This record gives sequence, C-alpha cells and structure tokens, in this order.
Amino acid sequence: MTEPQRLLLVHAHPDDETITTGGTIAHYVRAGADVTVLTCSLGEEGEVIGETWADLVVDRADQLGGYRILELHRALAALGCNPPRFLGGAGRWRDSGMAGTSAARKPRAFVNADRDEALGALVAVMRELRPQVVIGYDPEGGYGHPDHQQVHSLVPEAVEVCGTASYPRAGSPWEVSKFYWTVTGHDQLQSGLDAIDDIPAGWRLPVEGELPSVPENTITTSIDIRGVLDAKRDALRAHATQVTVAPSGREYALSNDIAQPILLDEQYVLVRGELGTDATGRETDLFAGVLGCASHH
Ligand SMILES: CC(=O)N[C@H]1[C@@H](O[C@@H]2[C@H](O)[C@H](O)[C@@H](O)[C@H](O)[C@H]2O)O[C@H](CO)[C@@H](O)[C@@H]1O
Ligand SMILES: [Zn+2]
Repeated sequence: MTEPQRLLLVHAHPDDETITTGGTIAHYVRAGADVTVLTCSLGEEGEVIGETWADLVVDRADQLGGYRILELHRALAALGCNPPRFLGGAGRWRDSGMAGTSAARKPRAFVNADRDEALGALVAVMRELRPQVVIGYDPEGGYGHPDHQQVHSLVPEAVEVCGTASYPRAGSPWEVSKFYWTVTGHDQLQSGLDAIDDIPAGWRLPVEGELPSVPENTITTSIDIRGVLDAKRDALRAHATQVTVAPSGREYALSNDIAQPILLDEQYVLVRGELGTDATGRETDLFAGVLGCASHH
C-alpha cells in the first residue's frame, strides 16, 4: 500500500513560494500529492508596485501584511495548492525587512523570534502534516534576506528534532525522509538571462553576479516545470504588489525592476535523505527513494 505523497515547503514571505518553488508546487499537486506552504511572516515590510495599494506600506497605513495574505491565497489557488499556513498562526512573526533596515529591531520581527517557540511551532506543523519531503533555504537564504537566513537556520533543526521525543506537546514524533534547499543554478540562470532579448521599458538586466546562483556541481535535483509554467505565471501575477510578469511571459521583475528569467526547471540541493538519481546522475523527483511513496519521474 503506497502512502500519499506529502510535501511541506517553508518560506519566509508571501511571494517566495511562487518565485522559487511555484512550478514544483503545481507539479506535485497535479501528481496527486498533498502540498502545504508554511509562510513565516506576512511580508509587512515590503515595497509596493504601482499606485493602487501604495499607501498600505509600513510607513503609511501599515496594512500590507494583511493584503499579502490575500495575494498568497490567490497564488496558491493558481497553483492548485492547499490554502496558506503561517508559522505560529497568521501574524505571529513580522517581516524583518531587508538587511540593515530598522525593521529588524521590532520585537515581533521573525529574526527576533524565540528559537524554542519557533522550533516548537515548526515541529508541530511537521508532526501534524507528516510530510515525507520538506523544502527550506540554503545558507544564504537565496540572496541574503535576514528572514530567509532565519528559515535556513530553523528548518533543518526542526526536521531533525521532529523525529525525536523533543517537544512532546507538539505531537508524536515524525521522521522526515528528505530535506532540500531550494536553489538557483548558475548555468540555468545564465542561459535564461542570455535568452532575454526584449524587456519592458523601465526594467533592466542584472549586472554579472547581481542575481544569486549556486555552482552546478552542488545541485542534486532538478524538477522540470515546463508543463506548469502557466500556473506559475498566474501565481506570480497574484503577488501583484511584489511581482510583475513581462508581456513575453518569459521574465518577471520584483519592485527593483531587475529582469529575471522564469526558469524551466526548479532546482534543489538534497541536504538530508537518500538521493534517487536516474540515468542522468541527477534526481528528477523529490520523492524518489522515499519508502512507501509512489515516485513520479
Ligand atoms: C522575494 C523576497 O524575498 N522579497 C522580499 C524583499 O522584497 C525586496 C525588497 O523590498 C527590496 O528592497 C526591493 O528592492 C526588492 O525588489 C524586493 O523584492 O524584502 C521585503 C522586506 O523584507 C519583503 O517583504 C519581500 O517579501
Ligand atoms: Zn522572501
């Protein structure tokens, strides 16, 4: 009797789930997996693209966090995914702002979370959902955002203790089979940038090294998302205060107007668990090798 696939993705802000793993979410939902996104803040400190919602920002109405809950609901619906879950409940921890900003001094900022409370909350969700596969962030958290680095720091420890007798009030132990970092591969990013031949007025191409990427030899797993690109584009558009999709549908930009390619594969580094490589030497299914789970190459 095969177990249904259960995938948990832990992300820092509403929009990260789609930007880095939106295709993977849609892919596994369509494959019949139970997919949950756990977001650690409401993105209260974000900038806003356009005029419609511009006054929601932190130093005016400070209502952006609430509005981004709606954007996240819309994005996950576009991906066919379960509704959002928030670490500690919606609003428990606040967006800590970009590195060097004063937002990190706010007591409820995610970077100031009591570690034991945050770990307990993570373990409780993992023991409730019992995912065979969990996705978190690499040491840089992609591009160095303090909340991303906090996700990098907390999730592996939660994955580790989830299977032990620690945090007894957080439910019965559950052993996560595989834990990955979401990453952007250098070669794929570069070929995506090279393919950009026409971007909207006001956007610009990044200078070498401006967009973070990891060396190809660190990547263990590549998920082909060509079949779900429309869903990923719709989900990116749902995060309208944070993301714009180019008319070509091949690029997107954040509020910094830097053109970024919508890549055809979403790539990962297996940090814990057994790699299920195929003939290419790369793994093409997050659930490959998970005992009792169907595998979808
Ligand atoms: C993708 C991501 O993590 N976005 C974060 C980030 O937003 C960036 C930030 O506002 C930066 O100043 C802009 O230049 C860039 O365009 C934005 O994407 O940081 C925000 C504040 O912590 C956060 O709300 C947003 O989700
Ligand atoms: Zn983020």
